[in-house]
Amino acid sequence: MFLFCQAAKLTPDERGTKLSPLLANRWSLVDDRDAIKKEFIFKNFNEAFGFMSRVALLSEKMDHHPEWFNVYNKVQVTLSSHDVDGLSNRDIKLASFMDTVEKVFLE
Ligand SMILES: C[C@H](O)[C@H](O)[C@H]1CNC2=NC(N)=NC(=O)C2=N1
Repeated sequence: MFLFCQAAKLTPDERGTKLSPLLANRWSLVDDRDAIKKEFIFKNFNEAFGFMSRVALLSEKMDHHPEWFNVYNKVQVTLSSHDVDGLSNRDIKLASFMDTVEKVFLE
């Protein structure tokens, strides 16, 4: 069974070391499930879609996909790993990448 899992759920230790920096950068825990969310605001639709395009390329490489909602300059993102029914290292990696890409557009 574990052969099919790409990664395990984050341990309590990992939540302290890897999740905390994200929570300090506008990510927050979702109320009713083990997931994180963040709202990104850009200057316009072009920048929002540019952000989504860059994230989409990594998502495909990782085979790990965000749940997201876009209207004009706003992108609301939720991350979790469906195969482990919660947060894994893949969510940490994707969230960190989103924060890096966000900075490019905020410059
Ligand atoms: C079959 C396919 O590999 C899986 O459904 C992948 C695709 N993208 C995914 N995305 C996310 N967020 N969680 C997953 O568990 C996941 N699994």
